[in-house]
Amino acid sequence: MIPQHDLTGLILAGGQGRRMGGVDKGLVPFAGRPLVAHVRERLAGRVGELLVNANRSHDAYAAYADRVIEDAEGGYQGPLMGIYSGLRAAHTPWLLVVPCDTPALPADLVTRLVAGIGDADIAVAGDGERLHPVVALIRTALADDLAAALAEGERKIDRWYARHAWVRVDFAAGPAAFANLNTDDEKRRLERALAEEPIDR
Ligand SMILES: Nc1nc2c(ncn2[C@@H]2O[C@H](COP(=O)(O)OP(=O)(O)OP(=O)(O)O)[C@@H](O)[C@H]2O)c(=O)[nH]1
Repeated sequence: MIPQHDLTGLILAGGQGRRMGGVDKGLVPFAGRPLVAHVRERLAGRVGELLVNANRSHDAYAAYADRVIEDAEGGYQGPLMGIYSGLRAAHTPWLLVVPCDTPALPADLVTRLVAGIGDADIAVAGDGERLHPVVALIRTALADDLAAALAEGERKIDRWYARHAWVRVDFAAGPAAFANLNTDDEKRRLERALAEEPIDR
């Protein structure tokens, strides 16, 4: 079992938020609080250190993190670059990655990923149907391997996972728990749905 002090949490908030008009998605208010605050709640107290990966608004994100880290290489190269930056920045053997735009993540997220990793190097969350590559527990010793993959031009998260011993961990909470918000419309719809049926904190 991976103890809490061997685990670093990483909230990916380094995107451009183009489908929301270029806003910093993690700071967009959702049900009265920034999206990043909801996601943070799933990790706080369950990891040794909590990192937010952001490429702007560092001061605002600092309120939600022990440390804010930038992408190791600029130019908005995608979430795999954010994951790499987290693997490099972490001082622990394990990194647990989540995106900033999934406010309804399962309450047992950390526990179940840790319980499900077994002898693998990567555990990826599934909702019973789809896999969610941006929700994963990853061994930080893979940082050099990911550096090499990025240098070769790899940018697809699941293709990089497939090179390693990885397992899928399905969550009973189902697809709604992994709903990620890309547009204002999606945000409003999920706010309404959660107001009618609150999630278990
Ligand atoms: N570090 C880092 N994270 C990224 C990058 N692009 C996307 N992400 C993160 O990956 C996750 C999923 O990305 P998207 O849903 O496409 O978010 P986005 O890029 O902000 O939004 P769009 O511009 O509308 O695609 C989010 O948590 C983003 O913050 C990037 O270039 N660097």
